[in-house]
Amino acid sequence: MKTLLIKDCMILTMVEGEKPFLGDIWIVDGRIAKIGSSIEEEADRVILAKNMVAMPGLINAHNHASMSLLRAFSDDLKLMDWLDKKMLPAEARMTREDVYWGTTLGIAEMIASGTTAFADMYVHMDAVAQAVLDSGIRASLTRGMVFLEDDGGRRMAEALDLIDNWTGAGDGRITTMLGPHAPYTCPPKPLQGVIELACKRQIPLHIHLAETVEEGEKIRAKYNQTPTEYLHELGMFHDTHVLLAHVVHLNESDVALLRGMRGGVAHNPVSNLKLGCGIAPVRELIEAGVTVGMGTDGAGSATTLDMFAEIKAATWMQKLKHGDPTVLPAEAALRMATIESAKLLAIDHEVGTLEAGKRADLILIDLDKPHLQPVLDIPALLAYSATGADVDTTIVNGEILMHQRQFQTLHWEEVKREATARARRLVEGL
Ligand SMILES: CSC[C@H]1O[C@@H](n2cnc3c(O)ncnc32)[C@H](O)[C@@H]1O
Ligand SMILES: [Zn+2]
Repeated sequence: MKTLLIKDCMILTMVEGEKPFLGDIWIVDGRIAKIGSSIEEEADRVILAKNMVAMPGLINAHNHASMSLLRAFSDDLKLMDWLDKKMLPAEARMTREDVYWGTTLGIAEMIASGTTAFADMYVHMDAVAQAVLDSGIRASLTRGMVFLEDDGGRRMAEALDLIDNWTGAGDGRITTMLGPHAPYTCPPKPLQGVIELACKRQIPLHIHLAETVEEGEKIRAKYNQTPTEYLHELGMFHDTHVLLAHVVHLNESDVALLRGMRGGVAHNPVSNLKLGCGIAPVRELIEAGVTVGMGTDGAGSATTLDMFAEIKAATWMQKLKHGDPTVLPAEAALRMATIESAKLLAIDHEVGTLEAGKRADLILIDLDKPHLQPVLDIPALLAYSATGADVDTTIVNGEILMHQRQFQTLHWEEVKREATARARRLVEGL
């Protein structure tokens, strides 16, 4: 039996209706065994967490972690130019080892800023899975599939290999999905094949949707439909869990098509702002009963994987859009980054709130700083003042991945050296 006791912290469980309280958390074999005030239990290790808040780890519901190698390589471009002229040529040079070290760099940033799980869509996914395994983080992995050049048979085979070989690995830390990339890269025939397979085997789907005006124009010109209508007509929302990334451009009837869907939407506010895509209809989706979580997208576009930046951007953008500061209050934004994102990854029975019986995926945030005092309202401090740099400790499955801001499972100097050399080679001459 392996035990860890966290003592004397303010606990924000993120269970609806529960207020923060001063207490302790006892972790046994990776799960929260007890949570409450004055727990007197023996433990292999004790963390004294005075002046800290314990909250569920943040869950990044849409990422391409390996794109951390392409951070600050191509900024201030329109999405299609950014993708076609910069990202795809650099990605064409990426080896399996590049993806391993790029993903590890992304994971290092996530651990350092309080993210304990992420959903990833990329290539060389066995390298991504290995990086997840080695670092101790949790992830839902998807082989991204573009079907423009051929029938996509090789990509589909890789997607199924990922699912067959890695689902459940790392004591359940790795889960998998099928990832057709986007409506504009997936024609009806192969996309329908993926959807039918997903429904038959009950494999969740992960796809980009309605990110730009240009995407809407492309799909309108080809199929005389909105991107959402296109996916709906192919049966995507009938019988399986779907993680939709971005979902910026929806009309009222598109929102109605998503009502009752399994899964939901990963909102990516910083990427949407930076690429000038628009402001997603978060309030309308939530009012329609759609689950809305939060993600960063890759650092190639968002430039940072700090979920605290996403939390701020999400709430500010909705307040601005509706001209109303009461829209998306602090606690609702924190919920999007924790339990709502956990629902999108289909792991909310295990993580996303701090409750006895759940996996111990949690973070400690150090409040002993000028920008986090006085401590009057913890959710407001976390949503509006905190940054990823305020995270002191990151724990996944009861394992400490960062403590007092020191990585426990990664060798930072090695990660930095490998990532720098590989990034320079990837972008040379582009
Ligand atoms: C085939 S693997 C995933 C693929 O997606 C690309 N990508 C990264 N960010 C975005 C985005 O915001 N919209 C569309 N596609 C994106 C990434 O470069 C990979 O090629
Ligand atoms: Zn993306």
